[in-house]
Amino acid sequence: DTGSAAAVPINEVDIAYVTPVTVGTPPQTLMLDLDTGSSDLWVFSSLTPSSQVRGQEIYSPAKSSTSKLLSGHTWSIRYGDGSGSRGTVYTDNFTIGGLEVESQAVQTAQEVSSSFTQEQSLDGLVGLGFSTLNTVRPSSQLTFFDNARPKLDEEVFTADLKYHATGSYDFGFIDRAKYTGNITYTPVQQSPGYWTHSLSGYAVGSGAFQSTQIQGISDTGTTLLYLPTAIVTAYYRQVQGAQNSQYYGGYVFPCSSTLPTFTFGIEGARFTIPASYINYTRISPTSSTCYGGLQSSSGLGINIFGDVALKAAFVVFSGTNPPRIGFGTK
Ligand SMILES: Cc1nn(C)c(C)c1CC(=O)Nc1ccccn1
Repeated sequence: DTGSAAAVPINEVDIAYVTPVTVGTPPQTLMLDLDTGSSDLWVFSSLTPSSQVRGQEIYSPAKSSTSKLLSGHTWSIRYGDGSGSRGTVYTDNFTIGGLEVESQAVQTAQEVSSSFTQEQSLDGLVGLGFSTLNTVRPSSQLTFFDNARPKLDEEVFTADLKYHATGSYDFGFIDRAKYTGNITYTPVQQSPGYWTHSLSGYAVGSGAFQSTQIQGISDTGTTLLYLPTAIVTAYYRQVQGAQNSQYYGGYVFPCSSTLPTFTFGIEGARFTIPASYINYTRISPTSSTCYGGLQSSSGLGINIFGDVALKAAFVVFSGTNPPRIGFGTK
């Protein structure tokens, strides 16, 4: 089997992408954020206090003839940006892009943090990290990908995220129409459960490529690209008026500044992020100061290859043994 679904940016700066999924019988449609940086599938639900729901679609297990309470099981997740949620667990039929998993663990939120409440177009997350990261207790649950694996034509899923446009996620096949040339693969270290791999180096604008191993996680659920301070300062040194603002919590610059491109390496291949992707957003609607899509990872404890980087490539997440990740030019 295979599946294919849209990845729709939820606002005009691609802060996150959501994908239509269906849960239960009859199908309830929700828009969920497919997140390779976590492994919990959780949804706004009929158990979420109405004070914490602001426009999101909710999953009501009581309205599904195929829902089953996973008795005595709970979950609680905290993301690196401080957001989080917790609740109880049902199993139910779950479909993405025509690919169905019966009795998928669907984690129903009983509490969500304010940043999720404020994101009205995001009804929850589908964790596509390794199932070892799942927070359901006393027994941890499998991700949609791990449940779907046995029925997939090929043990892969792919991400084709786009700048200010709708892209796609495919399951079980690699669509040759979505990239040119070959996919370049690199090994994944699946501990502690992220899609952890290395970049082979980087270049700022037309500068010389710096060959240096940079380990991090490819994370579709994180908006920006977080790299070591030395690389980030070298980048913003090329930007007139750029500064690392304590106030805004990162590098800002005049929106009128000319930004260089940023190139990253995967083994011998090179992928260039256009300057427009790094001119991320105005710090407020009327401001002429802009916030960068490339920020320092110091303080995160990990480098994160988020959407700003991933949308510059066609990315293959391969669940083979050993797992690997591939990047193709698009
Ligand atoms: C580790 C980390 N530190 N900081 C500043 C960020 C943004 C992260 C990554 C992160 O939190 N990603 C996330 C958030 C919510 C849902 C899914 N993924």
